[in-house]
Formats: sequence, structure tokens, C-alpha cells
Amino acid sequence: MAPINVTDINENKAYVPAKKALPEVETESANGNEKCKGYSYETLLETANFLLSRITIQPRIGIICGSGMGSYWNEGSLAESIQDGVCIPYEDIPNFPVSTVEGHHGRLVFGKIEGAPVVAMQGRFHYYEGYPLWKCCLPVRVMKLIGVKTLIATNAAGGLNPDYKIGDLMIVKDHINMMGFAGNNPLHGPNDERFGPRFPPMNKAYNYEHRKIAKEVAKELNINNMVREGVYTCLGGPNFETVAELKMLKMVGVDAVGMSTVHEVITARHCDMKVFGLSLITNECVTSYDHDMEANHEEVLDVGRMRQDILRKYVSRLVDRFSQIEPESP
Ligand SMILES: O=P(O)(O)O[C@H]1O[C@H](CO)[C@@H](O)[C@H]1O
Ligand code: HPA
Repeated sequence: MAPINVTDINENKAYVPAKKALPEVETESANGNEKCKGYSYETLLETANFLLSRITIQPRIGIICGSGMGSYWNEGSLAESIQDGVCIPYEDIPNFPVSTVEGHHGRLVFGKIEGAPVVAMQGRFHYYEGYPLWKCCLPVRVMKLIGVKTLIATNAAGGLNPDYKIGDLMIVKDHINMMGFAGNNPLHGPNDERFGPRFPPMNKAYNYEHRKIAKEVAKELNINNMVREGVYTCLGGPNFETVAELKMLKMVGVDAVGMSTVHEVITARHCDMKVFGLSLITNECVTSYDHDMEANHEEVLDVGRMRQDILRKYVSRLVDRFSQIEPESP
């Protein structure tokens, strides 16, 4: 099969260079003490073309595996449901960061789920690892350039809604971009219109049709008693939250708390990808001072392990259904 390249995929539009190319863009970040450097469209095209030269499928669906959901030590994990997988370690991919967190393997897996071509990130990048938000989200733009139309962003999160139990799944209905309130946004800096507009709307961030399908599929699999729908927020981490912080988040309508996803979703919506978000509730957010429990990453990974079967079945069925509403070829 002839190698695929980015221009074949992106609506067969011939590649037109920007009037003024934005190579490596450097700006001061909002807090003024950190350089904010974004990769140009051309740099990411190189990354996309590198990946396309190594694969023979054209994924239309991209999956980001949350903490503990994509590891191969996790036999039967979400990432393992991918058949005929071609794995490309992040360190082999030009311009890619590397994963540093336990439970995040650090590679892209290209293959099929229920016959639908997908690419999965077995390991995501977090702000607390020292990566600026634009770099955490770089793989989302690369996914876009290789032809991905729908992003499934999964994560592990603490349950703040008192009705949620450990092990529940939460379909993300909306998010609150807490870091954005302080001016930290993955789209901060010069905008390249080839990715998307300067001022993207965000009121339909999580696709309505996909959420509807996810609720139907939960019923079909008879897991609707553990599938919720709610609002997610991301804090910078790496520390878990104080009681006062959690109380405040609860007051403003947050149902689940994590340290990822929001910026990935903003980046995906900016370049017009459809988004489905799914949180696995791995721990209870403690909002009282006389509670013995303390949040910890081991528990987060354990619950990922405990729920891997259900997650795998659920996400596989979702991929199947989402791929039916996404045309095969560009
Ligand atoms: O959001 P993911 O990557 O699933 O992981 C969540 O779990 C880790 C904390 O245990 C944090 O990285 C938090 O963001
Ligand atoms: N808080 C923040 N991030 C998390 C949590 C939490 O309780 N659980 C998993 N990721």
C-alpha cells in the first residue's frame, strides 16, 4: 500500500502554506515567568507524516487512555482491546514528549477495535510533569492531522458528587476550565487558523449525540446503574486537593476532579474534532476534616485495574457505534 500523507487525509485539500509561517512560536506565558513555546503547523505535519509512513490504517477515532487504563501490565486493559496493534513509543516520534507517570505507558497504538481503525495514546501528558499545556495537547493536533475526527478522552477522577461510588463511570457533560481562569490555556499564544479560529466556542464541547449513544450503550450492557453524567474539572496537580478546595468545587457544580482532559478537549474542539469524555471514579473526594482517608495514586491505579473489563467492553462498543456515524474515507 502506498504511504498515506497528511494532505490525502485532510479533505484532500492541497496544502497551502500560511502567508507568514509560524515556526516555533515563543511568547511569555500569562504569569510572565515561563516561556510558552508552540510547535508550528509545519512541525506537526512532520510528526504526522512520520506516523503515517509507519501505518497502513487511517484512524478516524483517537482514544486517550487515562491513568491505569492503558497499561500492558493491566492485562485486558482498554489499550489491549486493540487488534493487530502497531505500537510506536513516544521517544521514537519526532517532537513528542515522553510519559513520566506510573500507569501511563508512553506509546501510540494503531489498530482496530470492533473493526474500526483507531489510534490510542497509551499514556498522556500532564501539566504537573513540567509540560506546558500546549505540549500536553500536541498529540491531539497530530491526531487531527492524521485524520482523526472523534476524540475519546478517558481519565481517572475523584468523585465529588456524593451520589457517585468508586468504580462508577461518568460521561462528561461539560467541564470547568479552572486553569483557564488564571490565563493558562493550551491555545494561549499566536493562533494558526489552519488548526482553528482565534476564539473557538466551547458551549458544545462534549458531543450531544455521542453522549446519547453512550447512555444507550450503558443500558444495552446493563451497566447503566454505574454510568453517570456530570461536570469534570482539571486542576494543575500534582497534589490532590484540600478540603476547602473540594468544598469550593462542589459549590460551583463540579462532579468529578482530575488533572487532565480539559486542555485536550479545548485543543480538539479548536480543530473541530468531536469529543466524548469518560471519567472513571477512582476515589472519593473527601470534603470533611474528620475523615481518615487520603487520596493516593495507587488507589487510582487499583480501581483502573478493577474496572478494566467493563471499561474495555464499554469503550469497544462505543467505538463501534461512533464509527458508524463517522464516514470511512475523507
Ligand atoms: O487524568 P488521568 O491521566 O487519567 O490521571 C489522573 O490520575 C492521576 C492522579 O492519581 C492524575 O494524573 C490525574 O489526572
Ligand atoms: N483529584 C485529582 N485528580 C485525581 C483524583 C482526585 O481525587 N483522582 C484521580 N485523579
